[in-house]
Amino acid sequence: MTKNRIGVFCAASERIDPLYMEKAEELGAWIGSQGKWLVYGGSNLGLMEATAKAVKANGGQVMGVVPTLLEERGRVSTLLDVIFPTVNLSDRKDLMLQEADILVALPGGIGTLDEIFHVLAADSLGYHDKQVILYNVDGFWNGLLEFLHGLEARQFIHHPLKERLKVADTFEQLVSYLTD
Ligand SMILES: Nc1ncnc2c1ncn2[C@@H]1O[C@H](COP(=O)(O)O)[C@@H](O)[C@H]1O
Repeated sequence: MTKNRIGVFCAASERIDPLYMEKAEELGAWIGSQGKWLVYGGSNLGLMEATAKAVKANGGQVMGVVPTLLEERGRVSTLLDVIFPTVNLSDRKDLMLQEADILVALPGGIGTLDEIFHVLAADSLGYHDKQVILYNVDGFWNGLLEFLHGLEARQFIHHPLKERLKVADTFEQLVSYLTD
């Protein structure tokens, strides 16, 4: 399967460790250099803007999936090649999933967690078969992974987690998931 449209979930916060910005930029630069599309939240904040800037600077294109509320608040990036307006957060998640070939979660907060679980829950019911990759920068997702593996061990998860939820501990590993 071709993976030309890379969906990225990531933090809106600007107050995070610069390491996360660097890793977002590295991913964005790779997406751009491969001539791929970034499909993301389309905001001018945090890791979202850092990723989009690097994509554009390296020859890629960006599609922002933006709820009208965020548009009204002036939170839309000026970098977007395509803007996909949505009514609310729910249809935004559906559209991001629909438009992306594969999904990557960079470090993030509640919004990012919501997006990850949307993809996993829809997959567990058979709505799609797209992978989500946790980019485990500096062990960022270890706590979540421990919790999920505990759920799996106690039979709360229906399908083997490792089939759909991939974990990339390094940039090289992430790129291999995006290219394999
Ligand atoms: N202000 C926002 N603008 C655009 N997209 C947003 C915004 N806040 C959340 N999102 C979506 O959720 C994640 C980021 O949320 P965090 O709580 O910071 O993790 C991002 O992937 C957006 O799609």
